[in-house]
Amino acid sequence: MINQTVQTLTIAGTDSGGGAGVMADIKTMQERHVFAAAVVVAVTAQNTIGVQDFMAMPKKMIEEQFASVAGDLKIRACKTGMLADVATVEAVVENLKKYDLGPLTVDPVMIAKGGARLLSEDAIATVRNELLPLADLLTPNLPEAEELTGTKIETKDQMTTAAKKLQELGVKNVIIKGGHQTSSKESSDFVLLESGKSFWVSSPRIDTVRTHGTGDTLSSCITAEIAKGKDMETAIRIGKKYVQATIANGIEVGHGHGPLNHWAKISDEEVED
Ligand SMILES: Nc1ncnc2c1ncn2[C@@H]1O[C@H](COP(=O)(O)OP(=O)(O)OP(=O)(O)O)[C@@H](O)[C@H]1O
Ligand SMILES: Cc1ncc(CO)c(N)n1
Repeated sequence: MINQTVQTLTIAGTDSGGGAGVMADIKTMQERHVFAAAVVVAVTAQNTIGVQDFMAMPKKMIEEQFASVAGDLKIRACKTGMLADVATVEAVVENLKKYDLGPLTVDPVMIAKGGARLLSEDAIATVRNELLPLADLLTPNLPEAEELTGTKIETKDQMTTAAKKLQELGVKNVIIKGGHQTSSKESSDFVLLESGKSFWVSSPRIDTVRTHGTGDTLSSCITAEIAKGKDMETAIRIGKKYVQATIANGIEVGHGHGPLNHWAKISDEEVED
């Protein structure tokens, strides 16, 4: 009876300030009642004010963490976050191909809220060409979708066109997050599923600076729900509802872009079209 508990994995960078990256992922997965494991591919010296420094893990250490996790746990779904540079993306791709870690969510983290680069510019092509074809779900924000498609995205129509372009790059399902569209009263994300079905998930935009780790929280909540066996659409709807609750029920930590309230509760039954 080993490995019966639903287990998930985050492959990402740490945030010493506790609000984003591996820390946000684990808090989210824990709150969504799945077991969370972590392959740490980078360490950041970071807080709510910004990213002061970061260092990518050596390839050998990344490989060893994957081997340790895969050699013992039964991972039902996994996600990637900050991947730092070309060598790190390549190491992650190699290991994702080597082990069965369940459906993969790729959060193509590029730039932190304070402006620090978390993925080197030359690694964007590696993500696009090598990682995206492995993804069951891709969760870019607007600037990330722009980088990956090479197009400007300012309107809702441009979001739908970009989602199609991203699917053409090999990802099965896409959610383009509209969190950066600050002029809009709603925070609306566009979803394009493998089946061709598309829809918007929207919630009232909350006027707050406490939005550190929103993307990590959304993608790790969706990953947790997929691990539990939820279909992609339901998992995405729960993710959107959870991230909204974590922003709406703010906590007071730090002096800058504060972290979310991962204790926030939602009722899964309320998730509907
Ligand atoms: N102020 C806000 N009010 C309500 N929802 C928001 C707000 N900001 C972001 N969201 C939602 O949070 C989720 C993450 O979107 P966002 O575009 O902020 O991701 P991100 O830039 O990758 O985040 P981060 O880099 O901080 O992890 C989306 O569902 C988005 O609609
Ligand atoms: C380590 C890390 N991953 C992701 C993000 C983006 O939220 C961040 N700020 N830091």
